Amino acid sequence: MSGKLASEYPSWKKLQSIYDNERASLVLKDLFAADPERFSKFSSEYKSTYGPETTFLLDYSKNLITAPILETLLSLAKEAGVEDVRDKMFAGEHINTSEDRAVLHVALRNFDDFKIQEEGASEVSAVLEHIKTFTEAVRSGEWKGYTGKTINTIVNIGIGGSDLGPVMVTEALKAYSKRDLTAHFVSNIDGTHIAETLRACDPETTLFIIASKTFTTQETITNAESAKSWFLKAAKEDAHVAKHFVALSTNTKAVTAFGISADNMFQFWDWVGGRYSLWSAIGLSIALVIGFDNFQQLLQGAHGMDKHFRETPLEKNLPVLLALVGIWYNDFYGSQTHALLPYDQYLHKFADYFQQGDMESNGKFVTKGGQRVDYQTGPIIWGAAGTNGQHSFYQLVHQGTKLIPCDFIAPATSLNPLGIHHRILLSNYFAQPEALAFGKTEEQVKQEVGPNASEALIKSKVFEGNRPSNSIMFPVMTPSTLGALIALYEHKIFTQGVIWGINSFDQMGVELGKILAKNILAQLEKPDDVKGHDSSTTGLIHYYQKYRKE
Ligand SMILES: O=P(O)(O)OC[C@H]1O[C@H](O)[C@H](O)[C@@H](O)[C@@H]1O
Repeated sequence: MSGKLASEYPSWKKLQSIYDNERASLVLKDLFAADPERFSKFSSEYKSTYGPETTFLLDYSKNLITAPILETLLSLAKEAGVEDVRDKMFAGEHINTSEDRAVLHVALRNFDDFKIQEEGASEVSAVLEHIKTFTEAVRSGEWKGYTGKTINTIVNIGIGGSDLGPVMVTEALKAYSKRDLTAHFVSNIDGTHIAETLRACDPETTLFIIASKTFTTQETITNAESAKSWFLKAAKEDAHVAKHFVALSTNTKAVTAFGISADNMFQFWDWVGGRYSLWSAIGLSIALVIGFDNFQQLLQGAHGMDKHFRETPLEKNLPVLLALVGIWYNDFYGSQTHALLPYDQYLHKFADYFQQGDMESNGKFVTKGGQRVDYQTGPIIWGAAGTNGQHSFYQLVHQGTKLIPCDFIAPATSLNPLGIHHRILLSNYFAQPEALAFGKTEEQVKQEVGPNASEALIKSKVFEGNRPSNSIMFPVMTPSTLGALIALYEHKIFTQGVIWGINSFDQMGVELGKILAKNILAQLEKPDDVKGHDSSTTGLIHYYQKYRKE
């Protein structure tokens, strides 16, 4: 890391001048016409060198880039020291400077490939063993509830990184799940979330997993207390809690104070960031749902991508390439957002997951050195699965005034072969990037609508095209493929953060609201207590006090 602003790098300046001078000639239609080899030049097949055979194709040819632009982007990565910071991350250096912590989620899926000195790193396999034993006991029915019945329901109570990863992965790998074990995820402090979930649960057969790195998160602790009261209403004795509550945390003291014994706690460490924690004990619900072997394959798939990220030269390094084309749009084209569009119903939570993964990592305006950036950092991440988005927001993606880079993601084979469904789905997966890139000209529209059509109608049917996208295709959804895909995006986010000079591993921006809420909570009882706010906040609280019934 150079301590510089990204805009100070020579390659940044060069990219700005390329953008200013050559933008008009960056037309996908022309770039493809001029070079029949464009696809083979700008696509790459990933093949894992570790764990179960894992492969996918990344086609980045439909981006507004040329070989010289890509070279300049690669120089930018070099000038920013991406390789150096990457190696520091793998070596366990404290690259999370504001919190003085290592960033070692890669160590959670490290199958003896590299050595890490950080405290706790040697315990990773012991915790995995604990997860294995426990999941096997629950899944086999050997672990019984307080009345001797088998557990058939799990409720993961957690929020942010202690929720989104498990939710996304258990959905993505549902085809591998134990169908007679129902999994619920409660995150929101809104009492409706836990209340509606508990309606579907039986205290005799439900296991609560309290997932919180800090074990101080207000939402999680409040939901966990409510779950415990609900459970004890039926079970009566505190001793029964041990059969129905386990904790996933770094904070043993708070876990035992809550009433969960240290034996029922699955440990992880402060060098695992919340939004990078599904690989840790936070993945317990995943292991329970898909089984330990599949969980291990998920980790192996991610480890394969870690190896690729560590060992592949930048110009062939897929997370780096994704990061660089992202920077091209984010910082030079002024794109505000990035859409993740999986054509796979199983991946319907993928964009939700990476909203935290990307936006909490790179939504920062100050560099590690404390300087205000003079460029854009992390994009707004959003998206939806399958063709649903086409019938909702794609209008704007195709004809709106904004440039929205998209990633289209799909499996070649469906895990639910059903008539011609998958072929239809994939025909859309292929068609959308094509339509975005190449559009439809006024001439083409005129031919279609005939000579009598109004000018306005013709104009409304024109697709300007030249809208960029990446396409990712994998043979079939497997645990290791998912692991590799998640790690691909994790390292993309890492690379962008290094180039922007920000700390991708803290989250100071979530604190202020928490502090204000605490202050307000203490003032909600009476109108006279409401002090120290602006007139808007005071007015809103007074309105609430007038109408509340509880
Ligand atoms: O796991 P916990 O300590 O309960 O934290 C849950 C979440 O809390 C905060 O919102 C952080 O910004 C997130 O990064 C974290 O994932």
